[in-house]
Amino acid sequence: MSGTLILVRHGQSEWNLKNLFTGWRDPGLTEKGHEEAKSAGRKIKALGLKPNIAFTSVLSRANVTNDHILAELGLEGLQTIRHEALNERDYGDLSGLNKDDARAKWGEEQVHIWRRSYDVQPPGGESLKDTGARVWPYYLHTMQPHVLRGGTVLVSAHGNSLRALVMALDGLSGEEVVKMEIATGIPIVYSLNADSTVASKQILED
Ligand SMILES: O=C(O)[C@@H](CO)OP(=O)(O)O
Repeated sequence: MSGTLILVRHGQSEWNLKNLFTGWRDPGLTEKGHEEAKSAGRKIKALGLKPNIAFTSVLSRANVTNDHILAELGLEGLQTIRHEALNERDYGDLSGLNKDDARAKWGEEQVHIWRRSYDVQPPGGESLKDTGARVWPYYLHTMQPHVLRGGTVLVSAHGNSLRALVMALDGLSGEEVVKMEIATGIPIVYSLNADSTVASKQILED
């Protein structure tokens, strides 16, 4: 067994609450979102985990979530690397639109395909496959080496950038990933084997 990888989707954002496609847009967290992020930190602490390094996207909802988690752990000064490879999937022309309005315009099924399918791109945006093509190499080159050295790595990111990462870690197919959702502020804790395969996975639900 080597190290630990902790994945956390940011707490509820203003645009999650307003039901808007967000992607690379940069809304802040709601009150509930701040609480979810703090609660994620307390759950990580309760498990006795102590990250050695943190990674996050360049979007504020993930940055603030990382800050709350580190504060709960008493690790405010921990080295944090911010990179756009971890940003949310780019929703292209859908960004800023209301999800119900989009369903009324294009139909329930088409909107579900844009939101959850593996390789269908929304107009002007990225498919989950495109997102994985930036997230997975970034994971392999910058995060996984810390885990394989026995470290504990905290990653605060987004619904779809984390779906792409979990898809690869869990070996899910393009059909299986359609059903997979990642909840805001609920840590997912992986232990990796020395050969980089997954030894265990724990979802820290309430
Ligand atoms: O709007 C977004 O960027 C994402 C995450 O909030 O939404 P969806 O659930 O459609 O992937």
